[in-house]
Amino acid sequence: MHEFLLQLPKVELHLHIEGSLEPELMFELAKRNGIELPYATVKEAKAAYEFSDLQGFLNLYYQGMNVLRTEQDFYDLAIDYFQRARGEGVVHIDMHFDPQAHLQRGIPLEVVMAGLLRAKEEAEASLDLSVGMIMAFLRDRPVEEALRVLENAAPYWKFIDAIGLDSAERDNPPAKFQALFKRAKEIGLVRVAHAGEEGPADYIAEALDILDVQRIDHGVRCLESDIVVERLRESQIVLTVCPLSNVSLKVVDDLRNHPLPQLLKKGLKVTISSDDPAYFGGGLLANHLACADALGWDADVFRLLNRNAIEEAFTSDQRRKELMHRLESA
Ligand SMILES: Nc1ncnc2[nH]cnc12
Ligand SMILES: [Zn+2]
Repeated sequence: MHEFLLQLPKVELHLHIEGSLEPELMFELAKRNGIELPYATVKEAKAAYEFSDLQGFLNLYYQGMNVLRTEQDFYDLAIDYFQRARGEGVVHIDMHFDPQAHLQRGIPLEVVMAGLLRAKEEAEASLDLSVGMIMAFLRDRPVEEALRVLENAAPYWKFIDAIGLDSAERDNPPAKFQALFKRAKEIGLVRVAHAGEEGPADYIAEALDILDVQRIDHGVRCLESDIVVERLRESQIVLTVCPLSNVSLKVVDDLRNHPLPQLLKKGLKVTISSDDPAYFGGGLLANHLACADALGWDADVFRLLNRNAIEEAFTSDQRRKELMHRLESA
């Protein structure tokens, strides 16, 4: 199964590029930028990656990205992950990035975009890896700030495939961002949102009704509402489920008890992704291998998950056709 999963062309729709910052690169960038880290060694940093919930993780995630200062840093961050992912048989990545987390630290959007777009161009030109861009907004910050950031990003709208909504879900319902998502729709941007990770199934319905999203990131708590499950089944809205993330953040107690088999059985359009691979124990291949071990899935299940992801990926029709062909002959 390992060999099969390694060579299977894999697609991930849910990856926070700042969450791909491995401790080794964090130390390198800290040194380059003269920044002191709260850890003495890479080993110490890794030992700190034990989380009891989403907020506990977010605290370290925002702290870790403090080493990202220059265009070169953002380029290095992204190309490092792209190269690793390609080595694991990943052929497409839809990448979230968090402008507000950088703006707050005084890093201009131009710096972030220039580095990430340079890495994307290089991946597409020479790595046989296509990359989608999701500009994500932090739901634990005010909607007015998000609206300002979206307007100021006007020169980059043409490079963005969608806007997203992430960060602390509890007590930050989708409805809080109604005006932002309305504006994104006016601009002609596709919309996606994290919902039903730590928040209730109602948040999934709200994201569909009020934010008019075409994708739900996570969505595992949909199983708490038959009505929401039926809506997702009928509409075939894709769920970007992140198995190792869910275990790390205690959304599920053990991968063997993950709701993924139930979601599939109910006929939902499911995909798997790595979310924040540097913090949750590995990238897309590691997620595939862990599911094979814990859930006993065969090749057909993994083909289905990646077929779903290819159908929904932010890429050209030509690339989609090519990836589908490669998947079917794997
Ligand atoms: N799993 C996650 N949930 C919400 N916001 C995030 N930002 C980065 N990873 C996240
Ligand atoms: Zn996420």
